[in-house]
Amino acid sequence: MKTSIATVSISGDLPEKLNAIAKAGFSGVEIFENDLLIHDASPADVRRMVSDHGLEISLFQPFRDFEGMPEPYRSRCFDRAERKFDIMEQLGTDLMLVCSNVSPVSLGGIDRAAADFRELGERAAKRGLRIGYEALAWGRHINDHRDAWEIVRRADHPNIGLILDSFHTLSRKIDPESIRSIPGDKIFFVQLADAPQIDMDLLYWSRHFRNMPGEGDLPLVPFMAAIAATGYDGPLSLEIFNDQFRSGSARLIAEDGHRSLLNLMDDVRRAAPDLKVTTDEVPPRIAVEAVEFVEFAASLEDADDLVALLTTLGFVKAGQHKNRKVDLYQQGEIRIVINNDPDSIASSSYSVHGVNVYAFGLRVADARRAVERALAMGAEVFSEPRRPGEAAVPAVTASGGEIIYFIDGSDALGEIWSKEFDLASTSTTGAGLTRIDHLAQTTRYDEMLSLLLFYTAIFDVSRSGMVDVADPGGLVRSQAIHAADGRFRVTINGAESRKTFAGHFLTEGFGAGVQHIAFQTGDIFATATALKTCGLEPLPISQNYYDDLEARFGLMPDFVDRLRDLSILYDRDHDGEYFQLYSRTFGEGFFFEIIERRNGYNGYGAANAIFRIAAQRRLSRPVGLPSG
Ligand SMILES: O=C(O)c1ccc(O)c(O)c1
Ligand SMILES: [Mg+2]
Repeated sequence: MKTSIATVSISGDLPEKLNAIAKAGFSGVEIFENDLLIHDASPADVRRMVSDHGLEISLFQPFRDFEGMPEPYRSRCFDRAERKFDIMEQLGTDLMLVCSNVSPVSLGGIDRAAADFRELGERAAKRGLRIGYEALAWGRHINDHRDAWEIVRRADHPNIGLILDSFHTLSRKIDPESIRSIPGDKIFFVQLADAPQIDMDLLYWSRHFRNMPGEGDLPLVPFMAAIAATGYDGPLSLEIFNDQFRSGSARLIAEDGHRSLLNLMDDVRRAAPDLKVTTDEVPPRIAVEAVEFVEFAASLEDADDLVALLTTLGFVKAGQHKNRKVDLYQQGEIRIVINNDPDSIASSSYSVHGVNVYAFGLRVADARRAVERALAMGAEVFSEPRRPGEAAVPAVTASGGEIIYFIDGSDALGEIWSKEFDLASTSTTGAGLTRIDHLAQTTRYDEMLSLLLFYTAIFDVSRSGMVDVADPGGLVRSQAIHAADGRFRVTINGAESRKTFAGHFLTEGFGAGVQHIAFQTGDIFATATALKTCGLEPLPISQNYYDDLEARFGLMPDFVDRLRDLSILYDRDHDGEYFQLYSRTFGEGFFFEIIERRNGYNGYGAANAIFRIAAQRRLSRPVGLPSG
């Protein structure tokens, strides 16, 4: 598979863009004319710079407002095209994109346009160049790839072909199956972009909100399957107009782009196994059976504070690592590992971020294949020097920076706890917490899509809708990924402003990370009562919340009294109910949550987040959180 990306998709100047594109593993690049014009070097210099990076120029674009022009515009268009051909010769690329005309003076008519393209094909052929025609979704006369194909067909010239762009086809809800009847060798180039489903003007949507395949809501897989069915074997090129990407990290966006193409083609291969898709076969997405453990990096003193909090949550020390300063705390199936080994990655993580969840472990059927999947999707292997008696636990680095370990039932990993830890024989029933419900990651808003793509490309999970949480200091966007059976859930919270509670955590903790961990209980009232005995001081929730709750859901007053007495929050969807209880915060805004899900409730209590945040702010104001 030849991969390519348009220079418009990436931030920076041309050298920065090319550098990021090459490092991310693309084979080609579409040169956007503006990126060439604003760069202070000749096209021949750009050609050298591109090839020095080991890249090819896959396309030069866009050439606008060409077909169907009346004279004198028509002649001028051909003169203009010849000038662009000069540039292409210097650039060393043979393919130019012509997008459908938007000019008010242009005339319609399939045959008129076909005749123009035939003449352009003749001129291009004299120079050994080719022209691809793309229907813009907002083209004046041509805005549908089926019409563009009819023009190309009637132009009937070997140097004239069609360019398909997923955005233009799918934004107009044109059935991608219509692509199947186009001969593959007449498709000269394929551009890919996804987009969130928003009802808005097509041009505005396209120029500002495109994103990487898999990051949005458009049906890219059937689109690509239809293209593959034609026998098209040319480059797959990302053309992403996105304000956020253009101001983001060139490296990150380029890496995400490359990952999105690998992920898309893997999906296409699975959706249409009969097609010849030229990508390597990789293991399927990883099905996570459980979060096996969560590991904190902490200093000795900080570890004491963390342990004190865990004790009020009913955890007991269940073991100690045989040759590291690493302790295991347990309750039900929940394992919390606290690492204060001075000579370890944990210790370097602590020195940057303070106490933080620097790693977590996932139980899977086959740890080695899990890592293979992650690597095939562009993740990086993680390994730390082992000490005698320690198993090599397969691991990768997540795009947020955490380490993700994979544990399976194999000989080496199946009994890792009993082999590497001196286990105590205490009961771990505690206050009735059973398992980890979800990990909540906080990240900068502009890196949310990157994290979401990481999880959805590697794990067998789906995305839930985006919800907005109104923090008094600004908006926090939240989106979750979850396995179909609910055994693996991660919420991703994107903070736009440093003034939010989440933003404060990011700033003070020097980067993205797990801000809270939610534990499940099967009986929230029994657990909340038991936690009182353990000494937990829950996050106090305002009286007004409970008054409103009663009215909002029509709850019985004595039921609301029980919630109020135990500081439990409540939510409901369809048949399901959700109960939440929060610890107070630790460090720069880390906290624990205890939840009970009843009757298949599948959310995270988004409606309650604002009350939780307000309560956290009230408590943390003395230590300097801006009061919004
Ligand atoms: O927004 C545009 O004008 C534009 C230009 C060239 C393209 O290939 C495209 O998809 C859109
Ligand atoms: Mg395009």
